[in-house]
Amino acid sequence: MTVHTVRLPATQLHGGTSRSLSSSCRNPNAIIRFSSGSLKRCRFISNEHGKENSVRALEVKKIQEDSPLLPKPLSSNQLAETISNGSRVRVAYQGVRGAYSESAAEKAYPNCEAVPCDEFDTAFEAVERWLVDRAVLPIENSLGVKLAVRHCLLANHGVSLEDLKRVLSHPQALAQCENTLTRLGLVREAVADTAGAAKVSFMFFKYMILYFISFIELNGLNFWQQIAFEGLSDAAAVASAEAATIYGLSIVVEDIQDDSDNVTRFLMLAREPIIPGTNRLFKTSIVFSLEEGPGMLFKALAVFALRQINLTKIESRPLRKHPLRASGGLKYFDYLFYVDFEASMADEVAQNALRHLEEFATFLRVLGSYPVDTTML
Ligand SMILES: O=C(O)C(=O)C[C@]1(C(=O)O)C=C[C@@H](O)C=C1
Repeated sequence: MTVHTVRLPATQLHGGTSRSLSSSCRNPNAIIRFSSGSLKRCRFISNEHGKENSVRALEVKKIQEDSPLLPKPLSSNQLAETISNGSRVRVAYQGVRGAYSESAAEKAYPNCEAVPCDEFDTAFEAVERWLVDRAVLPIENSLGVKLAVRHCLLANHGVSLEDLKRVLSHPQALAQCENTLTRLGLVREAVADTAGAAKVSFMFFKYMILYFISFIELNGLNFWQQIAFEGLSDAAAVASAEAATIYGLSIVVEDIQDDSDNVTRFLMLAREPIIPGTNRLFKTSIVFSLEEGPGMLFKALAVFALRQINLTKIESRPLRKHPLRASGGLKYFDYLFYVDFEASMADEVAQNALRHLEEFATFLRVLGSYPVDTTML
């Protein structure tokens, strides 16, 4: 296995990664695979103070910038445990070990190697760049794998329900436990994923001093600053029982989801698109995000309305990369939007609409075009 040295900004380095000055790799745009197996994007070569840091990574895949083409479609694919050469399927998911997305990957591909990614689009790109074979994507959709989601309230050992004031989790998980958390009077704080919330609680106690030092040294990790200075003996995480085991937390309350049949659906995305034709009725699924601001969603949907393209679904989910933002004292979410429309990617009108959307979308992926089952119409 080739080991490369990659230079990262200080803000992308977390505890456990070795740092040293290096000039051996000057690739500013890559997805890197760490010895832990996780994937992270590398986009810069120096931090805001001009200092350079390096990490040793197992694999580096260059990201092509400024491609004039529309994002390549990924397709929601047949489930299969092995790929054509018989090796284990590698499935990327956004989050850290213990996230529900990891369980969904393992449910869909029982023998798979689940690969954690720090961001959503890293998981998408990992498929496109052959680092992995599939990616899982949580979505409310009639396609894909269903996972029963049973949330627990997790805290450090010795912390009781009465000590709790705050609760951390993925916004979707917080919403799914709305009634219970309101009854308990806990202040919600959104983080990137449920297991990430659990990991933070665990790490605070085990590595508080290490993170305090990292914060002083790196001077850019507001996240750790918050955790380290506020303390977590009054905070819990909403996450799975598996996350409690992985991060050594105790389960304060089990099954706190409001709906006892709480189910999340996941799409499994593969590289090979279904090649759409124009001779049948097709539907296309896309996911995108937008800059915040009045009228942005209206503008996005207008690219379809202007071309008489019918939308059959629109769903929004909080974007995990920056789940909470303070503005004028208000906190609000950025969103990922999922849209299904009635046209195929082979239709010029659909290509034009997406080219138009690409002009102002901050992220856009075509999930695939599917023949519409006309017997259902
Ligand atoms: O945060 C996680 O653990 C995830 O896998 C994400 C996610 C989601 O985005 O819906 C998956 C299942 C639950 O609904 C809550 C969170």
